[in-house]
Amino acid sequence: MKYHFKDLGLSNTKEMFAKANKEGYAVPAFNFNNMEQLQGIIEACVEEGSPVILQVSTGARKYIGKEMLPWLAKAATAYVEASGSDIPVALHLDHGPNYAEARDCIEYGFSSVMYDGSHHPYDENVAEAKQVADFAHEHDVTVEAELGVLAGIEDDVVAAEHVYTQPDEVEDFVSKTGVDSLAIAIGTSHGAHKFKPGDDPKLRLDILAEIEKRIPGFPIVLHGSSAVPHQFVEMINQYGGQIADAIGIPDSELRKAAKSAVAKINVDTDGRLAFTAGIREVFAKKPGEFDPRKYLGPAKDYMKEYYKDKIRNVFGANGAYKAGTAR
Ligand SMILES: O=C(CO)COP(=O)(O)O
Ligand SMILES: O=C[C@H](O)COP(=O)(O)O
Ligand SMILES: [Zn+2]
Ligand SMILES: [Zn+2]
Repeated sequence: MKYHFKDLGLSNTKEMFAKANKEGYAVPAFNFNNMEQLQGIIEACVEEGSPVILQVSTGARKYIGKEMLPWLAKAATAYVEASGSDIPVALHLDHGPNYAEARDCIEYGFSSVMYDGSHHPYDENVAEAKQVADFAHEHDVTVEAELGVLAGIEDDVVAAEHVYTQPDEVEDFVSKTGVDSLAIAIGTSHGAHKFKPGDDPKLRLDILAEIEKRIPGFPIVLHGSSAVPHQFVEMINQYGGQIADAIGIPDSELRKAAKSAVAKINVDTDGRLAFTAGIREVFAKKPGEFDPRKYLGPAKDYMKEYYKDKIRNVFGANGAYKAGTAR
């Protein structure tokens, strides 16, 4: 063990999820790749008093660098402490591809890991998820696994159609693996193109209800839950970008899910859109600007304000802990 997550001021997701399910909100899990996105996320959650899961894909971990990442997480928890807030912060591996990557993350200070074996045959998914959970639990790290395949692009896996989670499998899966939370497929998908124009953008909340009946109170995770806000897509296109037919999950669908056993909702695309819109706006309006603070700062602020709104109006996680500020 190079770092243990507790030495970085981080928390695992156990108490976060128990409180979220008891009180009927969902914990936001926001992906990040750089310092400004991390600032946007942590400032939003501190100001709202919301717990937060800082989520890093394998690609993001490579981009940041595995040696630098634990200290970015430590920077975030130091910020929380200085702000007077007491929100718990988790550092979570998103879509971990195998045991080796999950283990390496745990040894480098992650407090939570996802093993995503959803595209493997059921028995292989069970076996590797259990291997990850056994190692993780020795170090008090929590584990998320997945059943069902999200449509769209999932890392290198491309599922053309939704393969919804089968409620009949979930009880067997969680008892055999010992994982702490379960990601399910009920119609969400990754990226900015979740539905085609003309589709009815609905989630299969009936499948969610069936799953809840089989594993009452067990923390459920929704991936691919960005709303793909029009205002940012329009800004991007107005200022020289080209994103066509971008459609996300309506807030109303997510709000229903957040009130149920869904304890964690993943958002990456919305933050990317807000951030990109902010940069493009500055570049278009002030073509002479070349100070990174002058375009990354506004980008961060768009992301932060959007996430604050989402925490209040969709996740319902505001006020779960003490709010603070340190800027
Ligand atoms: O599920 C996600 C990360 O694991 C992110 O989903 P979005 O692409 O909808 O933001
Ligand atoms: O689910 C995937 C996340 O949105 C991260 O995507 P990424 O692999 O491009 O970093
Ligand atoms: Zn998956
Ligand atoms: Zn995902």
